[in-house]
Amino acid sequence: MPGGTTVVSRRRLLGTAGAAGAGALVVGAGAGAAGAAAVRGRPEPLTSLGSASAPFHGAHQAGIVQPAQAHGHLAAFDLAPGTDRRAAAALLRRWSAIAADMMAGRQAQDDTSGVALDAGPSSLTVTFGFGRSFFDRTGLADKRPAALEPLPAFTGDALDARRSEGDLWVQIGADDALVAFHALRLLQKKAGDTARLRWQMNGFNRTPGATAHPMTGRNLMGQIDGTNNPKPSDADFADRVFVPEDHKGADAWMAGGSYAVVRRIRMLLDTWDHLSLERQEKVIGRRQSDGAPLSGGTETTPVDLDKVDRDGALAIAGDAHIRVASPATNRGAAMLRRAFSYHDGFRDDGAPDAGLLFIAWQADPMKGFVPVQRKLDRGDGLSRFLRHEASGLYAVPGGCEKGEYVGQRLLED
Ligand SMILES: C=CC1=C(C)c2cc3[nH]c(cc4nc(cc5[nH]c(cc1n2)c(C)c5CCC(=O)O)C(CCC(=O)O)=C4C)c(C)c3C=C
Ligand SMILES: [Fe+2]
Repeated sequence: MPGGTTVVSRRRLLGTAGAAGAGALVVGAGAGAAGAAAVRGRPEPLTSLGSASAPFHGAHQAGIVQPAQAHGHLAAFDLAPGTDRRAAAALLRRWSAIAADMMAGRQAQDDTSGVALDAGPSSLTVTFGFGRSFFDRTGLADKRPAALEPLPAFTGDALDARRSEGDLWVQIGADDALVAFHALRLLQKKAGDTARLRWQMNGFNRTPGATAHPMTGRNLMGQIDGTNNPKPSDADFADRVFVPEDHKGADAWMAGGSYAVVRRIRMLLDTWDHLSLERQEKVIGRRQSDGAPLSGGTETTPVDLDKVDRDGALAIAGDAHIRVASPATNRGAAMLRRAFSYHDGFRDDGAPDAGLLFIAWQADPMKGFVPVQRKLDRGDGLSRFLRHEASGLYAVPGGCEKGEYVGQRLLED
């Protein structure tokens, strides 16, 4: 977690916070430094947001607590028929080495392509997970976590099986598009004959530095999204997001890990756009302009679900998204949402094929995504503007130390 904090503060300092003032500072300082460097005939050091990095090694994998980056790639791979545990272990070792190098801003071994040359690590994170089917394929069914039970069917689902699940899952995020693409390409190349790409999705967020001061990001409906996420500073953050370090049993290898629920949620933007701003805000329960709850205050003011207006109506409607999704109405069920928006062109009817690559992180999907989505499925005013088109549930093991690879405790113990 300390690594995550470093990235946030560095990124805010370098990329977002006080962009105008900081920019002036960099130009001023840079002009002098560049001049001096030019005189000495050596290149200027990297001082842009490209130099921000997240640690590959540690108790947890990177890509969970770090802020979601500007560019994201999600990919699932299926093991080739006959692939055994040793071959899977070799793959995870190769993949971990690439991730460790690139996240530190180094060129990966044997990489001569030059695609990511000149850029720094750009906050790259690479996160690996195992799907339910991985365990049967590799003879490890006895180590499969109970938490990987298939998600229940929801009435609003319109899932495409070919873009769902998969033996292995990779999440890539970076603030530079070339760095993110290159990580994906190297991992796909190094999968070799061991694993074949099953599906792949591309996403994005606002670029750090685009706003004058640090702000919660917006989604493609225009809402500030992510406000009421659990915060690393919350006393119960680790309990909600990570499997306890002292976790015992057949899936003890998941200690320090987390479960990722991935949903490709298409937004029916043309229908949504027909609503007045007032109606849109009622559907969510927050103001569009600044994300303040309709019960009053600013973005960060605690939501008052009991508040009634002068006419006796609930300030936050009975079917408002934030009411139905709130831990307060779900017996405390909570998850860390870390999403990317996506846009895959336009459909035959002219509507954008766009929405949210929703990723929810939790210590146990039965105490996070599942109960909340059950409730949303029944009574969320937002759900008629959404289509869940793909789904995956992955066991994301804890991080590894130097000399180890992600998943080693599962694959070698
Ligand atoms: C099953 C969980 C959830 C799904 C699926 C989901 C989809 C979804 N949400 C938005 C937009 C917003 N969601 C907001 C809050 C919010 N959403 C969930 C859960 C799911 N959302 C939770 C637990 C919460 C927090 C509730 C609370 O405690 O107040 C918000 C408000 C801002 C915020 O707190 O993040 C917005 C906006 C979209 C567009 C979407 C599917 C595409
Ligand atoms: Fe939501």
